[in-house]
Amino acid sequence: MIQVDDLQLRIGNRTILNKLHFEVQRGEIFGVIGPNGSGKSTLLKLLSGLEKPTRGTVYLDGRPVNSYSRKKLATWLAVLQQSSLPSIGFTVKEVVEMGRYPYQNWMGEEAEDVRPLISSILDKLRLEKLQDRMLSEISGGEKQRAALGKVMAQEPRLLMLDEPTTYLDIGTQVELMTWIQAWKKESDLTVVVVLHDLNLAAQYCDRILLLHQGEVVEVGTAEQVMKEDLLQRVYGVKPYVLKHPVLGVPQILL
Ligand SMILES: Nc1ncnc2c1ncn2[C@@H]1O[C@H](COP(=O)(O)OP(=O)(O)OP(=O)(O)O)[C@@H](O)[C@H]1O
Repeated sequence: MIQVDDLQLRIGNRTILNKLHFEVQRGEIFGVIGPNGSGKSTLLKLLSGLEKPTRGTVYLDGRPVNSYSRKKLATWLAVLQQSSLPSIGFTVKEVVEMGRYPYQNWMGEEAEDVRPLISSILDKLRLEKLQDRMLSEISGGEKQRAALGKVMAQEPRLLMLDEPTTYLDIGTQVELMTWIQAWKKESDLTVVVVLHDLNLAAQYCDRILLLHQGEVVEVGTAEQVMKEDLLQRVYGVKPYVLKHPVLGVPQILL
């Protein structure tokens, strides 16, 4: 689904990302982890075509990302960024409906009746009771649910999320990642997700890429990436890596 070939981004005289080679397979949840400033958000911008690399190419479905028109890309690629919602003036339901923009004609009309789709999303994300509330009248966690509803309405084949669990309590973090996992299973969705929480990454990602100072340190399963010496070298703190008692994946204690 995604192929990254010798990617480099320089801004001024600084190299932000360098020598990146990796692939993301169709239908997998691919996590991106790394310390602050390691280049995770910038990588997501390059993968989604928002930024152009200085060298190298990102291929989506076999074609360079920059060869797609923005509108065409929006019918199958959705990006959920932090604070990507309008701050005022819209209800929760209106925000979810905005996900349909790429499919509408210049009059804002669509060939199909999407009302059943919108109500199934509101139902699935427990947003039904909140649907007529303004965004300014709901909590941060509820806003994040509305933002997820918007990208679900877009019905993408590829979803990119930038730290979707920041500011969420542990229950809501697990709920959000579980929805994404279920959605992936139902519709063969491919997901690239930047996460700060290594334990969540190990629990929900099929493979993980560890970035450090703009370069790939390791790409692989949680077992291959979450090793004490590797994490200590990258994060500068000694972690204790234990096995999750139920899932068997590595989990860290500091
Ligand atoms: N437009 C820009 N101009 C110059 N430098 C930039 C620009 N955008 C990002 N950077 C730098 O690139 C590096 C990577 O930034 P990026 O936001 O991708 O890191 P990150 O891993 O997502 O960080 P965090 O975990 O703190 O969100 C940082 O050193 C940042 O200062």
